[in-house]
Amino acid sequence: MKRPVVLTIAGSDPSGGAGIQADLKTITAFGCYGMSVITAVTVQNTMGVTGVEAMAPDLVAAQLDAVFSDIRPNAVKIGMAVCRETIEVLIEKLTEYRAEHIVLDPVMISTSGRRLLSKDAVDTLIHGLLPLAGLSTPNLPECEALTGQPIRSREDMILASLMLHRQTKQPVLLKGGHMTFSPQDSPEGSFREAAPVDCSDLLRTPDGVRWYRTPLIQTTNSHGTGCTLSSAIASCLAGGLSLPDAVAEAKTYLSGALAAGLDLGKGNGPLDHCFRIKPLS
Ligand SMILES: Nc1ncnc2c1ncn2[C@@H]1O[C@H](COP(=O)(O)OP(=O)(O)O)[C@@H](O)[C@H]1O
Ligand SMILES: Cc1ncc(COP(=O)(O)O)c(N)n1
Repeated sequence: MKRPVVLTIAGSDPSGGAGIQADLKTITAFGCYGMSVITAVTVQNTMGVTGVEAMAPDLVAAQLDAVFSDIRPNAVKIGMAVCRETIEVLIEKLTEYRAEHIVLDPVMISTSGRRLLSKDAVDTLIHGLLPLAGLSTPNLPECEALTGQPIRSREDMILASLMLHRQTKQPVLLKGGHMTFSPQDSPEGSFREAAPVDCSDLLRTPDGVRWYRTPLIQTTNSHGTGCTLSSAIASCLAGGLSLPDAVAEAKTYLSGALAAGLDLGKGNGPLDHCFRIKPLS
């Protein structure tokens, strides 16, 4: 029997809401076989990140060798890449093994404000790793950091995604979860200050742009949404879906996991990755 295989390359979150733990739960929820290469161990919970220790780049390389020399993944998700040296290892190994369907979530700063990628790594990320990925999934602040283009409207999202697409020559999914402007504006995207009523993400491919709109779910439990979305897309690509369909399926899953209303921890709690799995009675 065959099962799509997905590899996540990311940091560990001991509270299980983001990073490797969120990725493996998501990959499993999509019926894929999950594998993980750990880039860093973080100390965090729903209230924030208090520590980060990067794995030695050689250890990351050895984990990649172990995986690729044995079980070839059908898709790869990359999350927290930590530092320049680790990114260089990822570029070398993913090129050597001709990894397919790479989805890169360019994690830079946690929602709680802790830096998860060193400043001097951004150039190597832009020029070395992003061009290798078949899709990058920046949030608005990450796309601003990668392009230098401020994003204050839907029009800015269209422009910034074009800039990033030109830089990387690869598709971009610009996530609108941090939107403070209304996505209900005219198709041209004129700026209107109002509370957002939906979460609009923008997919840019060489064929043009496509908006993915889902209702905004009123919750403070959104820890790990970006990790979950990118792993869900990688799982759908591993299963053979086209990129636009993979994004649509992943958004549906994410909305379900947010809406399920899991309420854990004292801070920004995790999603319910298991909402489609039948619980024990
Ligand atoms: N409250 C919410 N309701 C519905 N979807 C959301 C909500 N918050 C985030 N999302 C979705 O979660 C995904 C991750 O978004 P975002 O928060 O922008 O990224 P990150 O987690 O990387 O900061 C996007 O698809 C976004 O539209
Ligand atoms: C290991 C790891 N990877 C990624 C994130 C980002 O997730 P969030 O934006 O929800 O803080 C995180 N907090 N920890």
